Amino acid sequence: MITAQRMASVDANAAALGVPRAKLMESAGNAIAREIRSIADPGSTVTLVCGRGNNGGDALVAARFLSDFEVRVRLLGRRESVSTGIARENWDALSAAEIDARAVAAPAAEPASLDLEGSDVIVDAMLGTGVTGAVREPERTVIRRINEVGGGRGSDADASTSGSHADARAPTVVAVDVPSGVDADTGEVEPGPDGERLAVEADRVVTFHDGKPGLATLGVPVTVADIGIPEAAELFTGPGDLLALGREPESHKGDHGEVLVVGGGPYTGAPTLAARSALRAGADLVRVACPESVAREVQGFSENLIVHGFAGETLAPSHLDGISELAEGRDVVVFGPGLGDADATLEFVERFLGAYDGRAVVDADALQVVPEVETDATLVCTPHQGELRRMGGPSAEDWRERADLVRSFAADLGHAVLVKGAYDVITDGEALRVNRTGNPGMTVGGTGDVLAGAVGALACTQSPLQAAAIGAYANGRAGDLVVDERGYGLVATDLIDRLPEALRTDE
Ligand SMILES: NC(=O)C1=CN([C@@H]2O[C@H](COP(=O)(O)OP(=O)(O)OC[C@H]3O[C@@H](n4cnc5c(N)ncnc54)[C@H](O)[C@@H]3O)[C@@H](O)[C@H]2O)[C@@H](O)CC1
Ligand SMILES: [K+]
Repeated sequence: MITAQRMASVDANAAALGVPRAKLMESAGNAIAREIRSIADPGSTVTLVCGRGNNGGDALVAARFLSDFEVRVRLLGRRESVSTGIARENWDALSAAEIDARAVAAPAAEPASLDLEGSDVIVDAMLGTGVTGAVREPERTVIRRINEVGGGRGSDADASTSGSHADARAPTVVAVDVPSGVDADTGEVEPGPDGERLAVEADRVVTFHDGKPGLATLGVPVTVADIGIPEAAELFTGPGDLLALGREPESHKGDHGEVLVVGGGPYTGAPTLAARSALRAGADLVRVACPESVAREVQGFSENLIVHGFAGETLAPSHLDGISELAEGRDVVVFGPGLGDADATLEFVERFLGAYDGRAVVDADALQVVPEVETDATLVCTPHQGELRRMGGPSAEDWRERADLVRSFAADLGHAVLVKGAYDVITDGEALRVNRTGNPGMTVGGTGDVLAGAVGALACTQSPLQAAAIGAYANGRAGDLVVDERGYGLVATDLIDRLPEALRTDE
């Protein structure tokens, strides 16, 4: 199963791997034609009702694969309103090939011009995963029309299978990707201004690449067609993953999350790197809880941080209440940078995690505590391979082998894990992602703290898996940007400065 948003990311990753959308559309159109051949004989009349986006585009391609059928293509709106280049190209190819393709400028005013009557098959290619909000005109009127002519799904069940006999009373309605008006993720239909819930009552659905959660509830046959998206587009992180970060234009301070970094002690730079990285990766407010001994130094690094010093040189159980209280009001805690592994500190970590029930990124010395602690917290562990072994985790040279072993380790552990390496392995125990960005220059100290801070900021708005995958991708991409520009010799702070650029989508 795949959500519409994840599909958009995978689609963009496929394009980045060299499989452009136009090729995916060609395969989708081919799959629609195959579906029609499976239910109707050549010579049957197929009317393809096309919207102005790529859902419509798929059917414009299908029309080219049905030359031995009576094909009628009806576009809702004028050619100029077709919203993507690849759909427009396919429209123009039909016109040039003199296939019966008509742009119906005002379909709501003249539904008869859609020539739905007499069809053996009606293809619903108006709205797919790009639908936003309740269906608007002219699609509302056309949906009513299709449901009338199509006899509605429930009314004449055998019509959906008898599409192949010329005497079929009602045409078979085949929906492209998802019936127009249905939300691909939930299967719900948003009510219009008049309260009416309008969606195409399809007899069958042809969807692409993977099932959509919202189709399972429709109770009609769903064909999942492979359209040539390489598995790598889902397994490897890519620019498409950044689409999940789409920032709502009207968002305001606090929407993108508040992070608390709990760290410092023997090391002072680590909590600062993590905190500054969280800011650069989009957190609105970042606080640092650290031993008094380093508080001034941490504050000195950046006036944008709110630093809380706790008595002494290292964090200890006596600080538990104060730091738990601080954590209460935050979205994510980044736990561990520079904490050190004094007994009192590890005792503090164990008791904090045991009582904490929010989201936390756990890094560095705090990691070794995780396998023993019972917690209701949602953790993202970010070990390198040595720290993974110390957690009792697997070790394998080949990244594919490591990926499988880490996935089951994470499933047993009950938390998401990001194992850093030339290929970072990211998993929540079920899904698996691999990040290939980054370079050998990044073995310099502090890059792990930058990664932990970035994952912390992202975990304010993303799932643990997505936060870890996007964090690994952006951290490595930042490192690649620095090396491209200045060669090796990068230091961790170089990464922080390049995070905003590494997180930007040019989509
Ligand atoms: N993502 C992928 O990997 C692939 C997607 N493909 C197709 O692309 C489709 C998504 O295409 P798009 O993103 O262009 O979006 P759609 O084609 O699903 O819909 C967008 C169009 O519908 C209009 N629209 C949106 N909401 C509306 C509403 N409430 N009422 C009336 N009109 C509305 C928009 O103005 C736009 O013209 C998928 O459903 C699938 O059919 C395929 O080409 C295969 C590959
Ligand atoms: K559709």
